[in-house]
Parts: sequence; structure tokens; C-alpha cells
Amino acid sequence: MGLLQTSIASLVAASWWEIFLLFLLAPASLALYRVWLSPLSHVPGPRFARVSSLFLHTVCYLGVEGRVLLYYHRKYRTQVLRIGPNAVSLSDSEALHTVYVVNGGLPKDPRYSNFRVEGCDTIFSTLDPLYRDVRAKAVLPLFGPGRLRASAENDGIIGELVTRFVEIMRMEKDMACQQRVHGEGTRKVDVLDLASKLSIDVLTKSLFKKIYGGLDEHLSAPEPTSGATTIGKGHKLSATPFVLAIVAFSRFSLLPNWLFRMVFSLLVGPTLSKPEVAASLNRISEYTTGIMDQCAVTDASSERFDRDTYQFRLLSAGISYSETLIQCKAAMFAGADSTAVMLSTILFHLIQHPDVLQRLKIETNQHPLNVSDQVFPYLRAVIREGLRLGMANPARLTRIVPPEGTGLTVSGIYLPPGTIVGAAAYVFHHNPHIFPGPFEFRPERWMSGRGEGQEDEQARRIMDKASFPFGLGSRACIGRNLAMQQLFATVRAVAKSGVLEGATTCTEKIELVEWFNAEIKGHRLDIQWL
Ligand code: HEM
Repeated sequence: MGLLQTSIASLVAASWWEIFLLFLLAPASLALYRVWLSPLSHVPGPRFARVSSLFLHTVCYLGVEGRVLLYYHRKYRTQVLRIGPNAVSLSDSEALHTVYVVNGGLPKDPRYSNFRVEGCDTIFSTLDPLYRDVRAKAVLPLFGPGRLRASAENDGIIGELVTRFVEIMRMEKDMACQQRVHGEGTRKVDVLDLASKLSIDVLTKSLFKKIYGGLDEHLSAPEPTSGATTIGKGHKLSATPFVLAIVAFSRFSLLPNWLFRMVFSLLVGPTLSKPEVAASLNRISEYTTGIMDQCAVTDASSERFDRDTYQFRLLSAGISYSETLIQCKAAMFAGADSTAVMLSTILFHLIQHPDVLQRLKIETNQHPLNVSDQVFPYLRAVIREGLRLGMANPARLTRIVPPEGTGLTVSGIYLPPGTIVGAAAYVFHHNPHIFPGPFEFRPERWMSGRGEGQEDEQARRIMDKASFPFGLGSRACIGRNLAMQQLFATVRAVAKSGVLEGATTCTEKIELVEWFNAEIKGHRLDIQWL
């Protein structure tokens, strides 16, 4: 009996011990496998990143992905950097073609499912090229360059809105000067907010043919003040609190979709219960329902019925009413904030570089506003430099090496099926070998005539290849032409008007939170006139 008891006790003890060993050994052997035996073990990168994807989740959550990847690419002196058990980051321009362009590019990886809107796939989030193509093809004619160029002329949709934008800036400047003369303190203007108001108006008027009314909001809102400082005119754009709340969820975007949905459902309640977010959501819903009602109530057979809208084109392609509503919201989220970030970044740098602003003014004064962009080489250089430094999407645009394939070789390194591969604009756009003084605003780098003819051409080609603010290949931005027309028209008109002369920025540099859609810290970029 005593012997039996001893044997049972030793068996129980042994099994606890084994369980303990198992708990200890399983992760340890997984870690060993990931570091030394995995098919990616030959790819350089920090050891802790090879062992667990916690590293990537953390940098994504903290909004530091771009700068951390830039650091490790340099530290390991590699163009293919292992940043997770199953993920690599690229910094080689040649590899961009292989990953994003050849044969339509690699497919988007499952993280994009986390960007669905109200549970519905959008042109941006879908992993299915057929689903995307039906919708994208339906709306693409709205982004035709000829039509947008006409729209950017003075009497076109974009031209008129840009003129209003410049008038508002002028009004703010005049009021700032008056306040100063009367000793009423400083007046600041949040140029990011103003750019958001313009961008949402340009996007909604161009695509949905019904203006959101961002610039009107600016003019009709009361003036908040803090102490001796007047903070421009008006509150933030009404759509902003909701858009920011949604953008903030991209900090969780690397989680598997089931976990992301859990986090989302836990946090969405508290987020939406904030009064400013709820009011913002209501305003967006009211607006989008309004553009859909336009389709429903207007007599579609009437000559005056405008079929040339985003919403009508989607409905005509057989997309349901409820999905079309969501696709319209998604276009607003994808387009308005990104363009505002880029525009305000360019204006910020122009203010900090009066010499550039002056040169730009001289160039724009040489030609009427309605001539082709081609005759404004310096303006083109300013925009390109702004798009290089403006970080609307600083993080990796992730793709997957098809799991059913044989793998892929990039920059001489073999990546097995299932590897998540991505290039981050932050890493490419700050490469000091391609863009000397990478954090400085130097439009001249894009001008020809800086060196010997051929050398010059080659440097330009290398910079072109390394610069991709709108993504690349078949899943690149569909709104690129619209955004570019707005940027050209606005920067040109602002420079010509002289409204930024005498302005200063209230911060020395632009601080970014590098989520998938970056956020400028505090979502404001104040300027003032001294
Ligand atoms: C300066 C402004 C803009 C920037 C910097 C920008 C940037 C980008 C980037 C980098 C991508 C590719 C994302 C990826 O590969 O994962 C993208 C895709 C997209 N953008 Fe933009 N964008 C801008 C304006 C717009 C506008 C005005 C619209 C208007 C509808 C828009 C709609 C979209 C859509 C629908 C996609 C998804 C395309 C697809 O997956 O097929 N964007 N954008």
C-alpha cells in the first residue's frame, strides 16, 4: 500500500513536472526555431523581433514604426530587415517593383481586413482584386486628369474653393494684424484644420457633387480664445473628431482580425460616447445620407440629373444602397485627411523657408493661373519635396508572398510563401544616400541643372524610384490625381497671393504619430503673423 502511494505520488509529481517542462520548452523551442531554423533565419534583424511579433505590435501601437524601422535598417545595414517571426521590411527601391508592380503586385495581407468600414469591405480594405476592380472601375472616370485639370482652373470646382481658402487666409492675416495694432494679443490659425476644411470640400464637391461645407463651418463658427491668444476663427472641422477616432484604431491594425474585432467592440462604445465624436459621426451620417437621397429622389430620366457622381456610378455598377453609402464614407476617410496632412505640411515648410516662398511667388507671377502645371518647374519641385516629407502614410504598405506559391526573391534574399513584406515611405523618403539632408525641406533637389546633365538625370531617376507617397502598382491611390490637382492649385494660389508673407510657425517641427494613417500630434499646426 505504502509502495503504491509512493508510486502514485511520484507519477503525479512527474506529470506536473512534465507539464511545467512543456510550458517552458514549447515557447523556448518555438523561439529557437524562429531564430535559427525558420526559412527567414538568414535575414538580418533584431533578435527579439525574430522571436515574437510583440515588437511589431508595440511599435505600431506607439506610432513609431517608421523611425524604428529606419533605425534598424541602418543598424543592420540591410535592405531586407527581419522585423517579426514572419515579416520583413524593405529599403531597396528595386524591390518595390517586384513587390508592388510585377504582375499586379503581391496581394494585400490580411491586416487590411481591419480597415473595413462598419464591417464592410471597401476599395481600400478588400483582399479580393475582383471585388476591388468592380468598384474602382466604376468610379475611376471621376479621377481623369483632363477633367480634374479643368476643375482646378479659376472657375472650376477646385479653383473656386481654392480662391475661398486663400480669401479666408487673407482674412485671418488681416485680423491678426488688426489685433496686433490694437494690442489685443496674438492670433493663431490652425493651418491643418483649414486644410482639412478645404480638402473635404474639394473631395465631396468633386466626387459627390454636394459640398460638405467645411469652409462655411470656418466662417460661421464663433471664435474661441485662450488668454491673450485668439485661436483663429472657428472650431475644428466637424468631421475631424470622428475621423481621428477611427484613425486611432489603426494602432491595433496588425492584430489578427478576430482579435482586432474584439478590441474594436470593447473600445468603440467609450469612443462614440464622447460628445464631440458622437456629434461628428452624426454630421457625417447626415451628410452621406443626403448624398444618397439625391440619387433616390431625383428623377433619373431628367436631363439635369447628374449621373456623374461617385454614388450613382457605384449604384449603376450593381452595388447595393447600403454598401454604396459605406464606400462613400470610406472615400471621405481615405482622401480628405491625407490631402490635408500633405497640404498643411507644404504650407508649414513654405513659412519656414521664406526664400523658397519668394522664388515660388516669382515663378507663379510669370504665368496666368490657368496654364499647365508643366510651366511651373519650381512649384512641381516644392510639391514633390512636400510629398516626400509629408507623412500621410508613413508605415509599411504590407503585402503577402502568396502562401500557395514558391516564394519570392527580393534584393537577393529568398522570402518563403506566407512572408509579410512591406516598404514604409518613412524609411525610403528619409534615406540619406538618396535624399541628402533627409529631414530638411530642399525643393532644389528635384530641379534639373544642379550637376552635370547625365549625373543630374540619374539622381532624379533614383529619387523618383524611392518616392511613393501614393503607394505603388495596382493598389496605389485612386485619388492621386484629385489630391495633386488640389495641392498644385492651392500652393500656387497661396504663393501668388503673398498671404503667407510675414507668417511664422508656432512649433519648430511637425511631430507625427506614425500609425498607418499618420496623425500630426494634437491634430493642429498653428501659424501666426508677427
Ligand atoms: C495627398 C493625399 C493622398 C495620399 C498621400 C494618399 C495615399 C494613399 C496610399 C499610400 C495608398 C496605398 C495604400 C496601400 O497600398 O496600402 C492609397 C490608397 C487609396 N487611396 Fe489615397 N491618398 C491620398 C488621397 C486620396 C483621395 C483624395 C482619395 C479619394 C477617394 C483616395 C482614395 C484612396 C483609395 C480608395 C485607396 C485604395 C486603392 C486600392 O486599394 O485599390 N486617396 N492612398
